[in-house]
Amino acid sequence: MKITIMPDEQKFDITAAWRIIAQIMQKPDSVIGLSTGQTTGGMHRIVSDIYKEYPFDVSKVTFFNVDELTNLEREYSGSCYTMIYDQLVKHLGISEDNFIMPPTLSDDFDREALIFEEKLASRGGADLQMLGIGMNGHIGINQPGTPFESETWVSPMDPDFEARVRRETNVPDSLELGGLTRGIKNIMHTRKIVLVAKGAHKAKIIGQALLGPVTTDIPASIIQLHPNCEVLMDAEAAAYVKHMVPDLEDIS
Ligand SMILES: N[C@@H]1[C@@H](O)[C@H](O)[C@@H](COP(=O)(O)O)O[C@@H]1O
Repeated sequence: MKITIMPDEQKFDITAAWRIIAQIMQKPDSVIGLSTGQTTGGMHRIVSDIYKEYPFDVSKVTFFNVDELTNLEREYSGSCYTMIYDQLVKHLGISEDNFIMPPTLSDDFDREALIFEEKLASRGGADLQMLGIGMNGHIGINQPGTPFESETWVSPMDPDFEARVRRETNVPDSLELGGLTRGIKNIMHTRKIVLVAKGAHKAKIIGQALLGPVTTDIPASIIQLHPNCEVLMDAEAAAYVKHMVPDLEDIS
């Protein structure tokens, strides 16, 4: 595992943005998984800005998001589709065909999960996953306790995250929200994972995920077993890891 620590948020965002751009330049028909949230918005906007200034070939790249909320209109500002579209996809002029997302509304999400996976497989599978981490160690929407063999499914949501979504979108409590997420097994089958974390509030959980045991109690801990994984943090998020491993350079 490669560990990269950037001194501040701006350098973190730029470095993460370049992980996406470099992937496209090295393999123009890459299939790239993104994550929504506070951590990733900045990097998406930087990719868009760089593209505007110095356009590169994005005609063959496919983007998808690791998860999507269910039972919301796709046009809600909080849906993953809308966030990724507004932050990145529309600025790069990615065609509808090359932006693969499960629907937010369906009467059969098991079938939608299969269709989503089949579409990714038909493009050769995911090359890169830019992966966030939740405060309880979740990846995608896979909560603590999710089996490592889980495959793309509708997961219950972390209560804090669900409360945030409801606040931001005014979804009434009567409407059951869920999260369609790539399973941990699917995420682990991605050729390269870049786990991103920024801010002091992520320091403890990222430390537990990287230095503690590999356990379903902390879903992100599974990335310790991925053969091609980088953890990219800002200095604040890295504080606990640095405290535990002062001469940290590279954890393998
Ligand atoms: N479904 C998303 C995840 O994909 C994301 O990784 C996580 C972290 O979000 P943030 O960066 O806002 O902390 O939030 C949500 O749960």
